[in-house]
Amino acid sequence: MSQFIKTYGRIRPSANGSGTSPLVSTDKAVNVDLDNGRKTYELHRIFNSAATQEDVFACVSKKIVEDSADGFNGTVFAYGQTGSGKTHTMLGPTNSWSDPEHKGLIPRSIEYLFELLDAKTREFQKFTFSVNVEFVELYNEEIYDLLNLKNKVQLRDLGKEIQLDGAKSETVDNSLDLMHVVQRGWVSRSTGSTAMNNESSRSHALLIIKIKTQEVTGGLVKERSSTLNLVDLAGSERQSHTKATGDRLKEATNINSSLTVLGRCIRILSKPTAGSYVPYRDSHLTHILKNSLGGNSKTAVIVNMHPDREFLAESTSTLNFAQSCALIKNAATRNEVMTGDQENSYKKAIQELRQEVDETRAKVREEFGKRLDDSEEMQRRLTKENEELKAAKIDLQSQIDLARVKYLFNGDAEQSLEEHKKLISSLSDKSASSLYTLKLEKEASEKRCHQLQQDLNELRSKYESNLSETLRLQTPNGKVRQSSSRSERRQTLYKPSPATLANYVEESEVAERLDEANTMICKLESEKQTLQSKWETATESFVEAEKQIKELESSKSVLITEKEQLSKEFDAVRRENEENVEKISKNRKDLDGLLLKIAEYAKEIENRKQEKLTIEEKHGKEMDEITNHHKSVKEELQSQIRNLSASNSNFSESQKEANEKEELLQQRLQSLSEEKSALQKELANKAQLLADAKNDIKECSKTSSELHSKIVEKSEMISTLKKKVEENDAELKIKAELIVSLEQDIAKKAELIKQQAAKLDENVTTLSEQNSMKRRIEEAIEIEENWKKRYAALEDKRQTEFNDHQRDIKNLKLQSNMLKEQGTKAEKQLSQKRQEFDKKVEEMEQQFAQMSTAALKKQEEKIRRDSMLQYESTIQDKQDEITELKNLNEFYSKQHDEDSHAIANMMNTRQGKLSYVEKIRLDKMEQEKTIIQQRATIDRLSKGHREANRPVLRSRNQEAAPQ
Ligand SMILES: Nc1ncnc2c1ncn2[C@@H]1O[C@H](COP(=O)(O)OP(=O)(O)OP(=O)(O)O)[C@@H](O)[C@H]1O
Repeated sequence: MSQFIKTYGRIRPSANGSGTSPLVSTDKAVNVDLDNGRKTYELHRIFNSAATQEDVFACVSKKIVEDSADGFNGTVFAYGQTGSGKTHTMLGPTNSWSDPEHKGLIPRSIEYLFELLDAKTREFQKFTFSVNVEFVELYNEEIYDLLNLKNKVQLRDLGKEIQLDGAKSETVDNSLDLMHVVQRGWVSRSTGSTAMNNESSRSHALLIIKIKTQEVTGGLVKERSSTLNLVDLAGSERQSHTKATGDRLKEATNINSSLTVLGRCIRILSKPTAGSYVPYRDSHLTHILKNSLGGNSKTAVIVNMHPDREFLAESTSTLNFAQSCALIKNAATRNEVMTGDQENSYKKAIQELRQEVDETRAKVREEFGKRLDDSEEMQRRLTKENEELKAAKIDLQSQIDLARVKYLFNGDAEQSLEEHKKLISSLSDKSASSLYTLKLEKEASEKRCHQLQQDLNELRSKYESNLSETLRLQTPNGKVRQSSSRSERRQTLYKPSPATLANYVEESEVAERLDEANTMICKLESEKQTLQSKWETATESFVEAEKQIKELESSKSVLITEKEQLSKEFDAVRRENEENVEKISKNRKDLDGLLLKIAEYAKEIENRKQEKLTIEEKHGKEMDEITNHHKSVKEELQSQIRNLSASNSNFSESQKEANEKEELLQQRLQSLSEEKSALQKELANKAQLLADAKNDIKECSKTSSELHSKIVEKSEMISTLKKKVEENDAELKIKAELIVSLEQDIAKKAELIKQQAAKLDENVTTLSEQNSMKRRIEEAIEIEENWKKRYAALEDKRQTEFNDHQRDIKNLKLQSNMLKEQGTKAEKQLSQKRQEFDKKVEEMEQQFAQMSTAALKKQEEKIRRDSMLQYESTIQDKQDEITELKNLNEFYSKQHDEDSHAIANMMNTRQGKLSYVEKIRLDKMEQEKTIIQQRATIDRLSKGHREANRPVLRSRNQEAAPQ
């Protein structure tokens, strides 16, 4: 992790206490009043003169120490002009290193470091640490081992770490030891007076603390190592300010040269550029602090300043240095090495921790049980005591009562009472005396304690005074250095005067005693601390357990209340549900009743309607009957009147009869009118009845209308419901239809898909067929191509063969011509020879004419016959040959025709082609055979011809030889 170097400023109290300071500081900035205006320097924190040592430590060093205990390298160095308070800051004022208030950053860091390491040892079961310390000074560009001045120290750069070869490394296991080492080393440090500071540090002092820790968790071993550098630099002032001369001037030059290199390195580091070289090796100081400046370290720089105007230039330069430092980035990483099987070790660690937790729990439980038992026991005891006391009280009371009675009734009562009083007073005296002794004992122990504390304080002060005395004695002639050379100074430093030896012995004894006391105290303190911590952890776990129990109980009670609430709610819901069920069933019943009523009403209405209809029908019928009757009566009367009028003519005659009839008629009319009135009455009654019925009907219709409206309502409801149902049905229908249509669609699509699939299949098959066709075609084309090629090749072959044949034929023709020529030649020759022969014969005849003519004639005859025969056979042979050649020629021309024919048919069948090829092959073979035969014949012929000519010549020669 990279981080900038932390820079802090500290302004010491004014040396002369006069005038206003040109440095005005806030928490994080110093405002400097320069001649040419004001300049503000911002740092991480500014400590003014009022800042305490603890403030400085807490802010500057605490975190670095914590990190160094955790495996990070750390460096704190103080920079500033002489007398500005570097040593005051780093170590504290002289003889105040153990002063809780005034001790500086180094003692505080050391104490805190061991506090942390001890705490870790307590915290972790398997945590060990080792601390080694080296203390060197850089003086005049030489490295001196402050722990053993005889050692020759060489600087070795190991890359990651700078080693001081030859420097004594002391192992320490507590802060006191380490402080002793520091004290021892500090005594050796070169101090000299300057004009400005009586104890001016003329060298750079480097306290190098090397920390190694090992933590075993399960099977995992975590090893960390770190270096904590605490550096008190020499004064950075200009030489003119120091008024130095001689050795002091040389010192100052060397101090300045190393600080100049430091400044140069810091300037380069603060403005890093690609490939920029940092001259660490130019001085030992920067070489040793290589890691602290831009390397693997957490570094803090504290710059000390004078507030006075006379040091303004130095203060400004110091602040410039601080600002450059603030720009340097360090990359600090934890120096840690882990070994062991990590997974298993983690598991083991978890298991161990669990076990630890279980054990602690068990312990806490046991403790708790014990305490509970104790408290119960105590309670029992106290109750028992209480009861006993009560009994004693009762007893005493009874005794007193008895005494009173005795006093009243007996003369010795007074004596007895006196005895009792004595007894009581003796008892109270006893208890008072025991209380008094306890008090005395307590006071004595307190006094003893006080005394011990006083003794301890005395011892401590004595030790400190002795130590300071020793330091004073070890530095010859106090702090003023007399010897001019450094080696002389060192020699004098380690040669105590005989006068001080006694003091040494005493001091060593006191120191031993003090050491013993300290170790004892430490031991006791550590024991106390461990016990305290154990007690605290146990109490904490107990409290934790109690807390957990309380939490569990509270959560349990919460859960119980929740459960109760839930059960209540559940009951309420159940009740509500039951009520709802009841309501629903009631509503259902009501609805059923209403439906029944509606049905009844509907039935009634139907009945009423029916009744109304029947009544109306009945009335209609009756009315019809009445009107019919009235009509018929009227008609009868009218017919009677007509009859009467018709018989009016006969009226006189039958006056009487008429009168009688009239009387009868009147009677009848009367009866009829009576009947009519009765009928009218009845009609009125019927009308009344009808009206009543109508009223009834009206009422009925009213109720019916009400019912009707209700029915209408219900029916409306039903209709709306029906509508809804219908709508739903319709919707369902639509949906069903939709589904059906969709299904149909799907089916169609499936069909389509099937068809398409089929088509596709077909296509695929056609495609495959086409493909196969194509393949076949391609194959066919390929075959055709091949055939064509082969045909072409064959054609070529044939052509070449044909050409060959032609050539052969030509050759044969030529041969035959030649043979012909030869034949003609031979004929010519023959004729010539014949002529020659004839000539010779003539000559011979002439010759033999001279010889015996008979013998010669015979011989001649014989020769002639033989030659003739030979000649004829040769002629025959030649003629045969010629015919044979002719035949061959014919055959070849025929063959040529056949060939052309075959070529024309060549593409028809493969067989044909093959057969043709075969045929050609065979023909070729035949031809070859024939050619061979012909050649043989020609050879034979030419041989024969040669043979035929040879005996004639030989015989002629033989015949000529005897001559
Ligand atoms: N903050 C402070 N409060 C009180 N006194 C201080 C403070 N700072 C420095 N002093 C005093 O000033 C004097 C010089 O201080 P110190 O020796 O620490 O200076 P220095 O920077 O270490 O000088 P040198 O470089 O010469 O060693 C000492 O007496 C010291 O007690």
